[in-house]
Amino acid sequence: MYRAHGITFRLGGRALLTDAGAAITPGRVSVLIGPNGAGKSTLLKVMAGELRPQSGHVLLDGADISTLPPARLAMLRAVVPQHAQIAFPFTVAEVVAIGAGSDRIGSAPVARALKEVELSGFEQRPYDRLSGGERQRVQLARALAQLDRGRSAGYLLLDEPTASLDLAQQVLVVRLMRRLAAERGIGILAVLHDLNLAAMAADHITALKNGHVVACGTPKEILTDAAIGTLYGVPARVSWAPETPFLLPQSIVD
Ligand SMILES: Nc1ncnc2c1ncn2[C@@H]1O[C@H](COP(=O)(O)OP(=O)(O)OP(=O)(O)O)[C@@H](O)[C@H]1O
Repeated sequence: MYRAHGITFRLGGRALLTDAGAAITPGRVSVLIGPNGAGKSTLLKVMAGELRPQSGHVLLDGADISTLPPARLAMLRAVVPQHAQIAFPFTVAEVVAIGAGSDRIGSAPVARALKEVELSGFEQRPYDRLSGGERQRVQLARALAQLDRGRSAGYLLLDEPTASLDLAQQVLVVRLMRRLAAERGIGILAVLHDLNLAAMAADHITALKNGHVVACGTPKEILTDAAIGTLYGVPARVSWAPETPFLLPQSIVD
């Protein structure tokens, strides 16, 4: 279990998070939703241990993450940031090897991670010539190779993993998240803007607004007309399609 609670994070006299929190369970997908500027990325960075809150705690399998040595933390949780920049003309294998340990380009963890994200055979392709969807999956592979160094399944923290992907690639990434949770037992926390994708991906949703957690629960508990209206200020009518976890496309109405 990976939990943040009572998190207050201030920057320049402004509270970006107030008494906020989120939880990730092994084998389950948790999703953070909320309007732009709500504090989703900030909460994800606090959970990752990249930002230290002024109050509150982040506990990873019982240990306060502020007490974990960086190398140990890296084996327990891996982060895919919103804009993962690769400054050098690396191949796919070299990018994934950053996660596995830099001298392990041809290693089994690199091959395993690329297989997980269905990119076997892409090892020698230049990263900067991949499509957005392929890059996103390479970043996921890098994170998986990093977790492969630890003994437990570990946790993945993903900041908008479907941003600027087309519908097919969005669905592919969400299915991949679900499979990694179900088959590998990885606990996943993802920031998602698209509520259809959130409904499809999530076992559990935390809704943030103005740095506060305003709701948490299952997709059906959280993605209601009233809650979407309160969260985004947009009148909404939610219809659940009977055989899929998708909301119907006409869910947001004037
Ligand atoms: N380094 C920073 N300096 C000043 N303000 C910041 C900084 N980082 C974030 N903020 C502010 O904190 C608030 C929360 O930002 P955050 O990126 O966590 O929101 P978000 O919910 O992830 O937004 P989005 O959906 O637009 O990515 C925003 O108002 C943002 O402008």
